[in-house]
Amino acid sequence: MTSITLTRPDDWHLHLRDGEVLDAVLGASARQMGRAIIMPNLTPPVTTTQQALAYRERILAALPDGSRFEPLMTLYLTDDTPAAEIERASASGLIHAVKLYPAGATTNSASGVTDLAHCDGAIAAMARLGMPLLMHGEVTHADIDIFDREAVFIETVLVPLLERHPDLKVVFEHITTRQAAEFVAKAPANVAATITAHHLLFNRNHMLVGGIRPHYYCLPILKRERHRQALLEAATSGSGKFFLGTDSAPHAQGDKESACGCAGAYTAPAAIELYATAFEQVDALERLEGFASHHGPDFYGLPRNADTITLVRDAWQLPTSLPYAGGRRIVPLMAGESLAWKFSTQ
Ligand SMILES: NC(=O)N[C@@H](CC(=O)O)C(=O)O
Ligand SMILES: [Zn+2]
Ligand SMILES: [Zn+2]
Repeated sequence: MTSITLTRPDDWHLHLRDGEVLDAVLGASARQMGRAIIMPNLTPPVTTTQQALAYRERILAALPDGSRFEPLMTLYLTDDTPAAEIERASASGLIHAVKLYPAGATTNSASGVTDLAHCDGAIAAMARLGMPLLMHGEVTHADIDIFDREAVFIETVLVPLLERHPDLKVVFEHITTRQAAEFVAKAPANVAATITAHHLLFNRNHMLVGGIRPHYYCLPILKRERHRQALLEAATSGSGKFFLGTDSAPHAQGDKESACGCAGAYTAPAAIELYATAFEQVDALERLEGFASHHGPDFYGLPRNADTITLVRDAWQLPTSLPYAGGRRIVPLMAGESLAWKFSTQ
């Protein structure tokens, strides 16, 4: 195969940040993706409809001329989010989901939820309105090993939540384990998952063998090879429950290459190429379109994109770094390495 044409993909999990960083990173996603679910973990977090709509305007204003990229906004759930805020968000027609960050789980999660019991009113409203809850699915207790935090989340948070709210639409974001892939595959149709390209391509050895590689450090942390295999199997299974969410999470080079480096992989500049690389590893390129372009809008109840993109087999090298805010640089995942597939603007 020398080229693949597919319905334009969407990114169902994307960090665009704000201000100068937004200006630096938005074009990379807008070039490839039709739409993206925009993560609300800004400082301060996007907790109200009004804040989300204002953030949406800033994203639209930062778009390259002629771009038709559509930001799908989200709210950041807190212990105090009232049901009325969920109703306002739903009525806006521009806010498509609510995001659960367990307090302390990841970047800018300090205002996250301490106990889902506090959120029952908001979650009941979401279930009633068909508003999906997107979850960073990791527990945060100090006594739970970082490699076990996702599996423990399923048993201690997700299962009880679905018992209380069986109709709630849930997206288990950036899944990283066999346990999560199996749980979602067996769950009812209202439960889905996003999978990143980096969790399909890499295991924890890539991050830790032969030197510590901070650009592979993200949350949830890369796991063992057998988990990567399970994710690849899920992503290429053809099941509508699994779809593309890059979790492209930009941090300045110096904040990653540090004694206490930030979590997050910047994958937007080669997002679809990275997924194509992973799918090709298991000879499943014919399943890429479903995963990247069909399953997400079908789950969210949105139309599929009407236009297409093309990937050509034309090896190219990712830049070693790219311009970022404030004169700094950002290092994309696989910087300086070669990819076999190239996004073509046609
Ligand atoms: N994935 C990450 O490692 N980081 C994300 C937050 C998140 O998605 O958990 C970020 O905002 O930097
Ligand atoms: Zn997360
Ligand atoms: Zn994320």
